[in-house]
Amino acid sequence: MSEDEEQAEIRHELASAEAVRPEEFDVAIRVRGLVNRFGDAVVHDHLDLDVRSGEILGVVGGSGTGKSVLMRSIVGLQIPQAGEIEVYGKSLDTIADEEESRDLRRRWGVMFQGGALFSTLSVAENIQVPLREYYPRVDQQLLDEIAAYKVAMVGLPPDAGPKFPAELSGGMVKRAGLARALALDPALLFLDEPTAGLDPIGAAKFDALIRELADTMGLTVFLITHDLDTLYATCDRVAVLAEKKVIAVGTIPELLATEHPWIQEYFNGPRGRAAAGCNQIAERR
Ligand SMILES: Nc1ncnc2c1ncn2[C@@H]1O[C@H](COP(=O)(O)OP(=O)(O)OP(=O)(O)O)[C@@H](O)[C@H]1O
Repeated sequence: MSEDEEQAEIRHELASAEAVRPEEFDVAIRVRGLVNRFGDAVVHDHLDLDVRSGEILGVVGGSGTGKSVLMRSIVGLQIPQAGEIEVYGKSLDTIADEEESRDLRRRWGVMFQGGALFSTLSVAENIQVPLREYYPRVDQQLLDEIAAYKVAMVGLPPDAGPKFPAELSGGMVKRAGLARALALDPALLFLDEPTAGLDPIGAAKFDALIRELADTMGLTVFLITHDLDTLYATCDRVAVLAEKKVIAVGTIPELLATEHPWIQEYFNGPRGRAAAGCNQIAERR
């Protein structure tokens, strides 16, 4: 095969990866009976959760309730003691074939807390890491094209590509982390506290970016946050972790109608009321 033919084949493979149709699945992520323990400390005790295709699901809960552990379990970075996790009908546990496992993993992108960029690589090189891993034969020109496209997609200026993380503002680091999570054109996006550490204006812009990308790309988003403004601005539904389980899932009005004390305190406490008030003002504009 000539080099041109090989690159054409790789381009075709990349294009096919974009052909994932989340709408074929009503439920993108299905978790049943999840148990996670560290020594004697039980984090999840038979936790159930469905993430619907195409929704932005906010995941909230007090500190240490196991939001990150849940995310890590879903993407295969944490091996649970018990339970089933299916993503688009497949379970990493039961996939025997390495190729099939790679195919499933390619369907999601993860933005860890703090962006988790490689400090010795430029923004463009960071974005290219997952591309190199999944498509080792892709030539540099195509890698550069894709990185430039992702940089633009998350609203970074073109000159951000060659910069190193230390040269970027906090908001730009978040956007670069998001660009890397989007490198493989995932159907599913995992975001762990994406607005933590941003000023309110930067956080609001980032919320708007997530909502816009999710709408235009038809993404399903699993979004861990403590930020009430983010919940109001971006999430279709919210899952509440407490008592080692998901104690409620629903829209914010549905959650407000439940009587659980933590949910009432969270949404009806001073910060919750302030976020709800700001949201109503924004909607009237
Ligand atoms: N690798 C690990 N080893 C031991 N304990 C762990 C490990 N990872 C997580 N834990 C514990 O599991 C619990 C849940 O942690 P997790 O990070 O999921 O909480 P969280 O809800 O995301 O918290 P926060 O909102 O503070 O980020 C915590 O008590 C944490 O200390």
